Amino acid sequence: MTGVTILGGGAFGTALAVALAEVHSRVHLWARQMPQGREMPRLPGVILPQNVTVSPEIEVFGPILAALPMSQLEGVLRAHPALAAHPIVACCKGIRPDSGLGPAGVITSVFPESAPALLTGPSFAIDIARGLPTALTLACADPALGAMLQEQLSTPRLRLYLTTDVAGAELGGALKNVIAIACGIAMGAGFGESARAALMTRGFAEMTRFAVAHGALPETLAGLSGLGDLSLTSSSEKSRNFAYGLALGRGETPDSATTTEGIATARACAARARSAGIPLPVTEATAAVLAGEISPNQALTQLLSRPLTQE
Ligand SMILES: NC(=O)C1=CN([C@@H]2O[C@H](COP(=O)(O)OP(=O)(O)OC[C@H]3O[C@@H](n4cnc5c(N)ncnc54)[C@H](O)[C@@H]3O)[C@@H](O)[C@H]2O)C=CC1
Ligand SMILES: O=C(CO)COP(=O)(O)O
Repeated sequence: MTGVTILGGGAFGTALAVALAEVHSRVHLWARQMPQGREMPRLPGVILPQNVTVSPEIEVFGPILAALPMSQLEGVLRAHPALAAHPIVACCKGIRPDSGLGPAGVITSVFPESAPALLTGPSFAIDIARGLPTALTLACADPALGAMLQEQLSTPRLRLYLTTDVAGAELGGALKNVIAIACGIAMGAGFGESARAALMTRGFAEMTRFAVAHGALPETLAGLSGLGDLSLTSSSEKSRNFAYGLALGRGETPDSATTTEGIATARACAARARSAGIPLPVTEATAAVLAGEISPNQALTQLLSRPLTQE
C-alpha cells in the first residue's frame, strides 16, 4: 500500500491527484473547497478516482506535494509544523517579493532540517488530468531522496527527469512566467509573432543570466524547467500568465482572480536584478507595465531604443 499527500485542491493539485492515483493505492488531497460530486471546482470536468480522498484535514501518506500558490506556501507550512518530518515536494512557481526565496527556499526557511524537492516544468493541469504525456523536472539537492521521489512520483504518462540543481529549476519555473506575461502583452498589443519570438529568446537569455548569477547551471535553464516551460507558457492562451498579458496588451482588464504567479515574480526579480547590476530589460519593462507605470507601447520603445549590442 503506497500513498501521497497533496496540499492544495486547485487545478494543479487536482491534476496531480488524478495522475498519481494511477500508481498509488491512496492519494489524499488537502483542500479548502470540497468536491461537488467527484469534481473539484478549479478543474471542472475531471472526475476524481475513488482512491483519492479530499478533506480539509491533512493526513500524511508518503511524500507531500505542495501544490499551493507561492504566496500561501510559507503560511501553510508554518501552520502545520508536523509536516517537517516528511519529504516535501514544492509544485509552485515563483519568487517571494519580500525575501526573494523560491519554493524550495521557502521550505528550508520554515523547516531548516528538510531537504526540499521541486516538481516543475511544462504541464498544464488539464493535460496531466486527461492523462496526456508530460515530462517534468524533479529537483532535489539530496540525490538519494531525489531518486526515491522520482520513482514514487512518475507514472506511465508522467515522466520525471532528475536534477540536483534546485536553484536552476526554481528560477526557470519562476522567471518563465514573467516572459510569458511579456509575450501575452506583445500579442495583445498587436506587435506580432516575430516580436514574440524575439521576446522569448531574449527573455530566455535573461532567465539564464539571472539564474546563473544565483548559482544555477545553464543546462538546467535549457531543460524542461526553463526553456521547456517557457515554450509552453509563452505560446498558449491556456496559460494564465500569457492570458493576463494578452488582456493587458489589448487594453482590457485582466482577470485578477486567477493564480498569475508572474506578477509578484516580475516585481521581485526586477528589484533584485537592479540592485545586483544584472541587466534584465524585458523583465524590468514587464514589471513596469504590470505596475501601470508605462504602457505596452512605451515598453516597446524602451526595449527597441537600447544601445545595439552583441547577441
Ligand atoms: N494550473 C497549472 O496548469 C499549473 C500550476 N502550477 C503551479 O501550481 C501552483 C498552484 O496553482 P494552481 O493549482 O493552478 O492554482 P489554483 O488557483 O487553481 O488553485 C490554488 C488552490 O490553492 C488553494 N489555497 C490557496 N490558499 C490556500 C491556503 N492558505 N490553504 C489551503 N489552500 C489554499 C485554493 O483554495 C485553490 O484551491 C502555482 O504555483 C502554479 O504556478 C504548476 C504547473 C501547472
Ligand atoms: O506553469 C504552467 C505550465 O507549465 C501553467 O502556466 P500558468 O500558471 O501561466 O497557467
